[in-house]
Amino acid sequence: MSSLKPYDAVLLLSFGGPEAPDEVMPFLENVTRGKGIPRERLAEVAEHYLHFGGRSPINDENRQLLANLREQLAAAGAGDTPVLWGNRNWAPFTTDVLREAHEAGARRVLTVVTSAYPSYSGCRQYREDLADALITLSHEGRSLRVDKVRQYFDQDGFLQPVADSITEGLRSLPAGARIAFVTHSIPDTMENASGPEGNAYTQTHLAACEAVAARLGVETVPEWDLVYCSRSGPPSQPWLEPDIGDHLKQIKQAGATGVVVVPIGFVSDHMEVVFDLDTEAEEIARELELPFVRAATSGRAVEFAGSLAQLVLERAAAERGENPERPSKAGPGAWHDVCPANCCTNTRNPDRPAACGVDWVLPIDRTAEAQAGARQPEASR
Ligand SMILES: CC1=C(CCC(=O)O)c2cc3nc(cc4[nH]c(cc5[nH]c(cc1n2)c(C)c5CCC(=O)O)c(CCC(=O)O)c4C)C(CCC(=O)O)=C3C
Ligand SMILES: [Fe+2]
Repeated sequence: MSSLKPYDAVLLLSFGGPEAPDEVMPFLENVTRGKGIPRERLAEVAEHYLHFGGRSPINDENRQLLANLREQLAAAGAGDTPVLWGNRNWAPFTTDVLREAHEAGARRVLTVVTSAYPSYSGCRQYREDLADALITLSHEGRSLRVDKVRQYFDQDGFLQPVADSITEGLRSLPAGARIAFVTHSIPDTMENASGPEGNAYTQTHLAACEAVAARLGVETVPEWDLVYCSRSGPPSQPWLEPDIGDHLKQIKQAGATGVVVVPIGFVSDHMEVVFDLDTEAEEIARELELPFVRAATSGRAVEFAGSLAQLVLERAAAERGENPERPSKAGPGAWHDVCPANCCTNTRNPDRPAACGVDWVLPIDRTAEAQAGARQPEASR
């Protein structure tokens, strides 16, 4: 018997990315459908992918994470539960993976998303994808129940590899170097709607930055800031600032002797990291003659997969009615397992169904309920 009971499968759910030049535009169209992203921005981002031969690094990062997660779950005695991989924007697509899981007999699936923080992009949008998949599958007569592990910006395996990498990076820089924690910029409206009470995106990032800074193996913790990359959307729409490029100019002017750029917002070295930081920001630092080191993401670290495996075990125990410990090493305490109705609201389309929340009901069930309700008076006649 598996220790992951009541779950029959674990799903690693990610963003997806193209792996050949002719996949770049169709991928970008999937990502930006209905988002109001300007055409020029799309062409510009396509260039980033083509610069790397049309192949995003994200899938290989996820293949490694998948292998590590399988290993860590097996080491914890849950090796007989299948661990699957699916994506929002590119193959293998979530719906196809869940269909196969159902065909193989799975009825309850626990999801781990490759995003550590709460926001519409990093949490609810994945829940909407799951809802879409469950609705499609229900029309095929396949009924599945899907849960999602809590956000993990506060876990040892996410924080410690980053701290270790910064400590090492600082060794190669002169005294007076600074740390620039970087995450994906999002529209102010998305920031204001993140978490159940708003502003959870920046709050949880700041909590993670503080926790990482406290773990550095240095005598004096350098000055640090949280800054942003990968802004898109029309220029008229406010997004979180400052951008990493502007920030580098600013700290150079303020006398910084070097910088460790830390992609704290990201789980792996995907395109935002290898292009926006390693290519674009590095070039700005070079022009500024500002010594530049890029710290690692946690995604390939064994400890990271170990923490995710612990969250999987924790959630399975909770679903069995046990009372597992809920460790949290950053911020005010463990993030919720089940999202409240108002969590990370979709500001464009607030009524769009999202799975893994208190208010999730498969629309087909709702239809069945309504029909049952409508039939009742007839039956009692
Ligand atoms: C918060 C956040 C994360 C971190 C959390 C998480 O990891 O989920 C993230 C990750 C990622 N974002 C990625 C790629 C893209 N994001 C885009 C667009 C957008 N991202 C947004 C936010 C985020 N994005 C937003 C608010 C938009 C505007 C459109 C919208 O409102 O949704 C676009 C469209 C072009 C552009 O405008 O840049 C692309 C191509 C990839 C894959 C990289 C690869 O292929 O290696 C990854 C991991
Ligand atoms: Fe993105």
